[in-house]
Amino acid sequence: MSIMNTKGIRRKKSSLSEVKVIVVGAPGVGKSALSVRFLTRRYIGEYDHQSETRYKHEVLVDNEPVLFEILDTCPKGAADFPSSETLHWADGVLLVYSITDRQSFSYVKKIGLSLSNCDRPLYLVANKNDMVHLRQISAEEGTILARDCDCCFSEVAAAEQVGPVATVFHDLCKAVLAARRKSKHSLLERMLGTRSSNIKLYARGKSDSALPKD
Ligand SMILES: Nc1nc2c(ncn2[C@@H]2O[C@H](COP(=O)(O)OP(=O)(O)OP(=O)(O)O)[C@@H](O)[C@H]2O)c(=O)[nH]1
Repeated sequence: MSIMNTKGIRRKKSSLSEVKVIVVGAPGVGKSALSVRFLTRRYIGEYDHQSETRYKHEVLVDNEPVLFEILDTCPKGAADFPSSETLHWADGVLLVYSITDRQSFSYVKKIGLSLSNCDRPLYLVANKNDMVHLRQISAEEGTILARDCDCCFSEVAAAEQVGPVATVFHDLCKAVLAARRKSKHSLLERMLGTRSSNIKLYARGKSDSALPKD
């Protein structure tokens, strides 16, 4: 499915930021429910897809148009993790577990900790927050894992919420754009640093040559 929502958004093509997000989690945690909730505001209970799905969607984030590319992964089992190539494709990683499924928490823990030192923003989401009577993972455990992975954390229910689900995607997008600005800035600083040392060298040479020759 590819959804393009350009209605009402006026922009120059060059001003459009593209943000690639991968949605990762054990089978059945609600990755598709969250993605489709964000893309369409609707909740569809059952998704019958046997392979990963890509979506494209244009939205305003802080009044800036952003083209989201979302990769909804589809693991075959609890030991089927996305390849590092697939993870590297993304600018930001949404790690999803279900509060009713301890195994799904271990799944994202493994991926989250392995990615915590990379420069790619992560966001940890605990889904199925409407099923508190079946809760296996406390909110505190989620908070601790998010701290260990150096990322944001939210508990949501794709089945019941629209705004909080959109906020998760928007916040991850903002983190990606901030990381991009930071890396551009440090690149510029490195370039300017090199250039300013060149300027110093040039100035010395110039004043040397201005000295009267013997
Ligand atoms: N109660 C409840 N059920 C949910 C919620 N989100 C998803 N589900 C249900 O959980 C089941 C799995 O949802 P999916 O969105 O297909 O999960 P998935 O992670 O994409 O699954 P795979 O593609 O098989 O990996 C479906 O029956 C959904 O209706 C939620 O917030 N609350």
